[in-house]
Amino acid sequence: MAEYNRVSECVGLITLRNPPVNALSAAVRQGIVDTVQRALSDPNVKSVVICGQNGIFCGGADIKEFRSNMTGPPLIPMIHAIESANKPVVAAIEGSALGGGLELALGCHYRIAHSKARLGLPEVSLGLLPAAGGSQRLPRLIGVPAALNLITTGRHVTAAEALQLGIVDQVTDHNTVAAAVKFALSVAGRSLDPRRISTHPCPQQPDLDALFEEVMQKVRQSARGAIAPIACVQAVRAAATLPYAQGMERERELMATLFTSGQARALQYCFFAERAVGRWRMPSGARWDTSKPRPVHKAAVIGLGTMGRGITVALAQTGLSVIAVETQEKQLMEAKQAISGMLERGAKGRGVAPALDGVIYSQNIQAVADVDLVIEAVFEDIALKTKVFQQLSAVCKPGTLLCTNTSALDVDQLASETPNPELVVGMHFFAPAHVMKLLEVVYGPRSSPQAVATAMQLGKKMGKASVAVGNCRGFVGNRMLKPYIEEAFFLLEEGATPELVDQALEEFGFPMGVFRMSDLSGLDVGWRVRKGDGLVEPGTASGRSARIRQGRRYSPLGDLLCEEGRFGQKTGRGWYQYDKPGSRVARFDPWLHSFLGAYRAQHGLVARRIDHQEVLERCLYALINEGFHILDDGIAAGPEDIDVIYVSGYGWPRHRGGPMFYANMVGLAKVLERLEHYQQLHPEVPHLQPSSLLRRLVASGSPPIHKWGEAIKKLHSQL
Ligand SMILES: CCCCCCCCCCCCC/C=C/C(=O)SCCNC(=O)CCNC(=O)[C@H](O)C(C)(C)COP(=O)(O)OP(=O)(O)OC[C@H]1O[C@@H](n2cnc3c(N)ncnc32)[C@H](O)[C@@H]1OP(=O)(O)O
Repeated sequence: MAEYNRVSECVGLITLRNPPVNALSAAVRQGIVDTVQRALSDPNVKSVVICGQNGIFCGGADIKEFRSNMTGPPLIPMIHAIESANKPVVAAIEGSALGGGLELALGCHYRIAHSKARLGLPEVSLGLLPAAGGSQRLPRLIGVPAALNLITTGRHVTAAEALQLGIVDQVTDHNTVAAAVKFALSVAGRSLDPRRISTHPCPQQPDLDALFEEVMQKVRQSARGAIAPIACVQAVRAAATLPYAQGMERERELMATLFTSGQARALQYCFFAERAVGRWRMPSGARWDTSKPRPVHKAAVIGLGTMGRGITVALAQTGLSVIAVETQEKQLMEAKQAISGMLERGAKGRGVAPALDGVIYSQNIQAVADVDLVIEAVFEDIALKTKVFQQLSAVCKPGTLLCTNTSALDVDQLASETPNPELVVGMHFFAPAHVMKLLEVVYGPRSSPQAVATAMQLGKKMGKASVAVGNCRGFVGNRMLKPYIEEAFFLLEEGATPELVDQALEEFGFPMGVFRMSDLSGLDVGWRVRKGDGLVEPGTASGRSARIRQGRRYSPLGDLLCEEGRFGQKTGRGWYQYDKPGSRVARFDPWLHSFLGAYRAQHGLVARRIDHQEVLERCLYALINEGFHILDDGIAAGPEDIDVIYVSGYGWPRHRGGPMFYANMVGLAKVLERLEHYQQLHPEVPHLQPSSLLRRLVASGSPPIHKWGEAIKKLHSQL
């Protein structure tokens, strides 16, 4: 897995061979150990170059090996042997040098990178730290502040930034290996002492304590309970304050804690889950690898409200030409200005030219006649959307894919109103659409695999975590959110406060608890939906019967707040109060607390003490339970789909892996037992009734999450 050749007579060229990313598997490590030894013992070899095959240096340690007993030569002595070699070793970096890949390069005496290469120590995003000496060498090479930034965020830097920071010695636009070989020849015979990073002291840094205190505080705040970023700071502190050998010892100790942690398992699960959702499959048997997407060169967006504007920006930023349609002239002008502003800001951030010319604005739907794909983003009204779809069917060239950005309406119903239902899919974006990572691609029974493949590919092009899901009320994300929000309302009725519920959820790792989130997105959104469902009853009826609607427990608390004009941040009042409409800082509101007291008195409810554990169990297990229903119904193909949706679109803390992974970690039997417990206490709440899939999985011995797919198939075939 590492090939050895002698080139230019006296350069030993070592090529890592482990597709697709030349990860440092046991075989690759063994290959490096053997070939380095061979090069060093060959008297004809004056210097050595290490590169990777297929235009990528190395994607780091093999993450798949972390969950098994690791065999083969360990990384640290392997890198140390390279650093202490008596012949210069040059890393030729193309593509990526990440994690252990960059640590290997830092062990080399020189680093030459291609201008398109990207480098980084992303271990923190896998719940780890750069524990092959990276946390000790990088600060010695580029200084403590820059190393802290790279190691605690895991961000990848371009070759140009790497050169500026001093991580690489040279950047080339040409053949990197050839440049590295030439360079290796030029430095043969030079003293290597100054090039051995581990022997350097860290560059002097004034006020080291204050710097670490400040960074630690920042990291704690943004980590939301994740432990790896904190360990990363501690490791860099060891580099800055201890001799190398002791620093390495500290790096090892910190890694030992992280390596076996649940958080590392969760984060590594997320890494693979994000890739697994790209291998989508539909209940019909259609799959990602047998369905060819159509090429999309030109797209259109219909309706330029908040969502339509964001979608236009996201499409234009991928380099597509976009026709943006809005029938009202004033709104079209406003949208044009807003979209141009978003494109300019986005381009500035990425250091590229804004794609302003990529968008053509029109008031006339006829303008979309020759596009390959349309995304409709008009107001959430089935009659209006149906009309737009009928117009589009008449206007567009044959084969144009028609996508709806609905978050709640029935994609099948819309499809049935068009002559070609196989060309219709949902593309459920999240606001702001050009920023949020998540995209639910919603297929109905008649959507063609090609339509799904095209929408999935477009989502990927836009940089979205795209997940294919079946059509049902709320799709996956919002369907699971409903019981979560309802439980939070019930907890308020029983004695909790918005502050208590939010604190429990934020300590769990959500960026915002359910009530702060609801204030941000607007209480009127859910009110409108509940009204549409016939659940909202005006008046002051009291007692238990007033809180049973359509045969199940119902809390009118949200409706009552809306009746008071409290729509959240936008009105300056909601579950909290704000300094003025539009302000973001949520403050305790005495009005709300006396309102809750009066409400409980009116309904004969006696407030009891509710603790964080109950908040978490009732809100999260109700949500998870709905996830099991979704799997049982075949709406999501596997737990990874649900988890990616929750981590990338709903603020579920990544270091907890997603709701289904969390259930797996807690133990399915425990989740079942707690749901049964709460269901007995609240028999009128159907979403606490454990899903039959959860019961069946527990009965079949609670298989680990990677075996659920198999278990579900087996359980379904037994039905
Ligand atoms: C008891 C206590 C003991 C304690 C001590 C134990 C010590 C043991 C450890 C020693 C120290 C280790 C220190 C080093 C750690 C690391 O290096 S961790 C890994 C760090 N690297 C990364 O995080 C990079 C991850 N990969 C990427 O970011 C991207 O894949 C890429 C390299 C930028 C390429 O992107 P792209 O071209 O878009 O391809 P992808 O689709 O993402 O990937 C293609 C397939 O490759 C798989 N893959 C990628 N990287 C790895 C990897 N590092 N290991 C294994 N597999 C990898 C990826 O999953 C894709 O495959 P599929 O999932 O099958 O699609």
